[in-house]
Amino acid sequence: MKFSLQANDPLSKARAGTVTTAHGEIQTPIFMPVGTAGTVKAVHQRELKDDIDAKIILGNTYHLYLRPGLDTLEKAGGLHKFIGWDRPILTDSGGYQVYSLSKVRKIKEEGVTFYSHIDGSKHLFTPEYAMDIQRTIGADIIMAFDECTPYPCDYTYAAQSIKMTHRWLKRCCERFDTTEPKYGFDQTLFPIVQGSVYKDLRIKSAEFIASMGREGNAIGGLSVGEPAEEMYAMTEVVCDILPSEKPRYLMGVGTPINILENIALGVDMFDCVMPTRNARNGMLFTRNGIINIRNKKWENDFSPLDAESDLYADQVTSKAYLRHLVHSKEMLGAQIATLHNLHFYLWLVKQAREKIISGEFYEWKNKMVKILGNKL
Ligand SMILES: CNc1nc2c(CC[C@H]3O[C@@H](OC)[C@H](O)[C@@H]3O)c3nc(N)[nH]c(=O)c3cc2[nH]1
Repeated sequence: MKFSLQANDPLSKARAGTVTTAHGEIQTPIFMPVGTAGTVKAVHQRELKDDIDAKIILGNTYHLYLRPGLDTLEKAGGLHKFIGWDRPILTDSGGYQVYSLSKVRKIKEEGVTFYSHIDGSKHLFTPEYAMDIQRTIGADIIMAFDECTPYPCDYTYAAQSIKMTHRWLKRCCERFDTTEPKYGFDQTLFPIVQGSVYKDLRIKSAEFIASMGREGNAIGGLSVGEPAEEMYAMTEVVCDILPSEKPRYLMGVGTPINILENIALGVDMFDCVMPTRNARNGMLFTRNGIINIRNKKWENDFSPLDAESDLYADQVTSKAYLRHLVHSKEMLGAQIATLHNLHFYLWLVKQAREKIISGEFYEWKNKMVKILGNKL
């Protein structure tokens, strides 16, 4: 994987770059639709490519390992082939899901024992196994097996947690650097900075992660319930330490406002379930603010979702019709709302990139941040 920089914003730490992977180029800042179990829910791969030009999507080790399982994925020739997606894929290591999804789990030095949320079967994820699994899935960018420090937690717990994450990272690097890709194209391992909301621990973790000299770096342990100001403060501390010549990926972030504020702090890559998950509940993100399409006010509003949008669904779907679909829990409602939100997120980061290149990002960001939170 390679990363090149095209522009730095003069009034912030925002930058425009290009990540080059075996499955194609990604212009940054970028938003990565979450396709946890090998599908971006309610959206077809063709729409991702042709309608919203998504450059990279996410898969998740925990989910894919449990279903469809490693045997099927290997026999398919990896996740790209299995789902019919020939652009880049990033997989998270499963560390987060083991905490958020599985019922009972035990965390030991060796790894994490957990019980599947699907059939209760018992499993052990070690740093080594998380690498082997991601080799079998075959994503272009894979994540280290870490402990996403829960929030809130006391200083002692956070300090112990980063030590474990750092020891596990060494084991991930050792395993990754002594195994080969399974499907003939290169994969890249990103380490993950932790440290909860404690500045000194964030500095310590960021310095350790930077010292590993990997091709890209991730910021974890945020967007876990902490106030936005804490998220920004920790992101700023970490971005000032992570090398500028490597891409920075802030995991699980966030709202449109979170994304713009973190781009200004030097973050290049984002993923979040909000545009997909909230779409299914009728929450639409637009360039003028947020629409709750279930609200009665849209009942007889026959204007298009977004007349200025280049997305076909935005032009031909009225607010009234989408309200009807979402209210009736029609599948088409989820499809249109999800496609709209993902198109908006990708439009937003593309606009940010263009403003960074033209040197207008700072003004534009401050204007947008005032609008994007409006309840329409
Ligand atoms: C929502 N906030 C948030 N998500 C986070 C994720 C999961 C993202 C992954 O989880 C799934 O979305 C919930 C998708 O598959 C995505 O790739 C994290 N994963 C790891 N390994 N370490 C972290 O510190 C971490 C922090 C997060 N904060």
